[in-house]
Amino acid sequence: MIHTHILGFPRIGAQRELKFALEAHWRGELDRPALEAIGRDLRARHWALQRDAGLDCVSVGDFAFYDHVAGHIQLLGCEPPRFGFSGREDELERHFTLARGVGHPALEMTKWFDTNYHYLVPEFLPETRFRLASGRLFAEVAEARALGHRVKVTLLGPLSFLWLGKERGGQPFDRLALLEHLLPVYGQILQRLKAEGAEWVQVDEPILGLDLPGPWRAAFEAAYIALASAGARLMLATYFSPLADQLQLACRLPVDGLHIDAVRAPDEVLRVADWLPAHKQLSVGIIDGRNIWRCDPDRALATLKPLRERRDTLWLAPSCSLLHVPVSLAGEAGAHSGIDSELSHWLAFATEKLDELALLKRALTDGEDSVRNELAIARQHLADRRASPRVSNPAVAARLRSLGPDADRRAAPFPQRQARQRARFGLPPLPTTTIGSFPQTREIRATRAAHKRGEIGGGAYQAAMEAEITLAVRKQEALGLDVLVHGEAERNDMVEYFGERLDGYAFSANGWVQSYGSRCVKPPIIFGDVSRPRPMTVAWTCFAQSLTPRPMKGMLTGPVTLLQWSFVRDDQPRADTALQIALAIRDEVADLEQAGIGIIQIDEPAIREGLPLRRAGWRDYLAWASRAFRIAASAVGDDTQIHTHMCYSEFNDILPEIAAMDADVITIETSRSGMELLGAFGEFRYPNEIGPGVYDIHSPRVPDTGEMVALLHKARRVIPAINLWVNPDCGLKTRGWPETEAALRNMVAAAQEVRRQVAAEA
Ligand SMILES: Nc1nc2c(c(=O)[nH]1)N[C@@H](CNc1ccc(C(=O)N[C@@H](CCC(=O)N[C@@H](CCC(=O)N[C@@H](CCC(=O)O)C(=O)O)C(=O)O)C(=O)O)cc1)CN2
Ligand code: MET
Ligand SMILES: [Zn+2]
Repeated sequence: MIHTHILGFPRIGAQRELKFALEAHWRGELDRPALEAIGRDLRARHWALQRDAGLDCVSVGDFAFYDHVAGHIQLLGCEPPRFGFSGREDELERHFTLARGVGHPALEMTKWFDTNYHYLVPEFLPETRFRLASGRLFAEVAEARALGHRVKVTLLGPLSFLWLGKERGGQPFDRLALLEHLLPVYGQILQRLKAEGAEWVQVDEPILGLDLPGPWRAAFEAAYIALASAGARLMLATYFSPLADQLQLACRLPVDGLHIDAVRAPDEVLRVADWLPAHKQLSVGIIDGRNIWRCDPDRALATLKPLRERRDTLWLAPSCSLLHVPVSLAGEAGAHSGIDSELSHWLAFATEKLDELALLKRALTDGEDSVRNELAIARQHLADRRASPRVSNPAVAARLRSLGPDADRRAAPFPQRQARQRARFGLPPLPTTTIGSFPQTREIRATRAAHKRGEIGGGAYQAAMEAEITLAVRKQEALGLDVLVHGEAERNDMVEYFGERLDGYAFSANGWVQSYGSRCVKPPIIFGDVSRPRPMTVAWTCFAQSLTPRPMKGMLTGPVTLLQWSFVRDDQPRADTALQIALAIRDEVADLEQAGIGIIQIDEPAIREGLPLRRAGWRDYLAWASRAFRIAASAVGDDTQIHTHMCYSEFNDILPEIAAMDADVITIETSRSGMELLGAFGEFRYPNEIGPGVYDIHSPRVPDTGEMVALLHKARRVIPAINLWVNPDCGLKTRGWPETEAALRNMVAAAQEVRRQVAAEA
């Protein structure tokens, strides 16, 4: 027997209904019952899609108004006490307070494994205890049952939940110690889910794909023995990474089924099929849940057929939740999509992946003959893709082959470059700058949307964006910033903008993927060899520079981030694609320099998140990733100053590689950790200039000057003042102008105060 299911469906809605409803609710324009109704409607539609595609059960528990981890914190009754909830507040409003920090610092956000999705980080204190504190999940089960669905609930597992959180409070302690308090509550949840008609509970333990410390690994067995006693049927779900030395552990745990990621770990499938006891269900994540390519049914069937011979029942699923792919190709039929009909045949978004599952099931159940036509069509599209002249560009391959061994090296070492740059720019000590973007106001977005719909022409659009750039330049001059930026008004997104301008890239009209809360991105699709037909940013940057005598920083997205935040081709190694993008950016850097732009920033916020989840892959990745950056950055003279920017991550364990990127200046997010991160930069004696972020841009709160002065003094303890820059944590596009100007005014004052103190000490 073949059983089909998914690990989760995108919740944002095909037309981003959830985003618009949330933002209207936050503006006070949509009341709570109306918001709830939109949530209910989205769930119902997504379940109907699953049933109509012929799946054997629907996925319940994958919905959240902001974030599913925050929902889980509420289910387990462990909202941090620092929020001071009295217990009388409405659960949904508490959800938004946790996420958005109204009146309190919000929960920290961080990346969900190696994806571009951000979850809210649970906070644990030694005295944290748990209780079943929310009825939401059970209500959703009832909702699905009332609609006649067979229900499988998805629930984040106890060990992954603890792992993904962090310890807070004064004294150090080990959050693993909280497991004994957590398990009884999981027991209650599982019992109740079973009693209320959930046929299966999928317990997600993606951390089984990480290199776990011994005590964490050892905790699994006892934990799952405890959960087994609840009597619910459990499907343990792993994804994103090979199980490796935890494979036997995963097979041994007392659960009723195991899901594995056959896309990221194809070599483990047969071993799991051998190790997993016959009475347990094996769920094979055969369809790529992280990418948008049409599944090759022959390859999939070749993997599945030997399993079919070994096991009576086989479950088929996407490799992971479909949260990470857009909802449907149906949204690409209109004129604004860069996905033409040929390309669309190469692709499958979430909804199309449901049909792919159904096709594989029928091929295995009734024989390939029963789906002869569907298979023939799929084979034809795959063959077309393989043979398409659009995919390969011999000139790109030739250029890569001809790259000399020094293509990734600046001419002079850093100290000589630093001297030349100091002489050229004459900046004060602790120069001030920003990370690139200024507020993307509703007017900017509306103007772009009108331009896209053809309501305003190219000239008017350009004039409107130039007006925004002018405004940003004037404001920066008035604030007294030293190195200016143009503000990125003309960019829809730092990745999509470049994807739209590079050959080998396609962009969708509606391929939205949730990034966090109501914020979405439209990852462009790399389908062929990448090259740059013409300059992408030079005219805007030169326009901005023409407005001011101060240095205007050119602003580019780096090759690793362009790779990591796009859907990438699956027919060549990521490293090769990164190198192609690096050459395109290298050309842009050279053109900016040629046009007289002396300072160029190449953003690489995704470099840390691209690290393989297992350490075994780190060396190789870091070598090609830092080389790709250097290829992009090294075609310039010694007196051109290259900046890079990184955020969202812990950099401590990759500092040597960051230093090896050899940017003249790096700006990094540090304020939220109180400069904690800088300790490592100091210890490692990071050699080049560095701008540790002095304020958090994720909140509208305006930091005062004193607090930024204190952070700068903290930074001075580990970085020589001569190498220090002053800047926010990241770009300001999600902020409004009033708080942006107030915060930057205080930031410039902080820099001036520290400069005076440095001068006085000298
Ligand atoms: N790719 C990527 N990944 C990233 C980041 C990033 O900047 N880019 N940063 C981090 C995540 N941070 C993020 C911060 C903000 C947004 C964000 O604001 N997204 C916007 C969409 C941005 C965009 O593409 N805007 C387009 C289209 C906007 C749009 O929806 N237009 C409406 C009309 C809008 C109007 O009239 O007001 C329409 O077309 O219907 C534009 O500016 O052109 C949103 O969700 O609202 C996303 C991620 C990590 N990962
Ligand atoms: C996520 S990193 C953002 C860098 C970009 N230059 C900006 O300021 O928005
Ligand atoms: Zn950033």
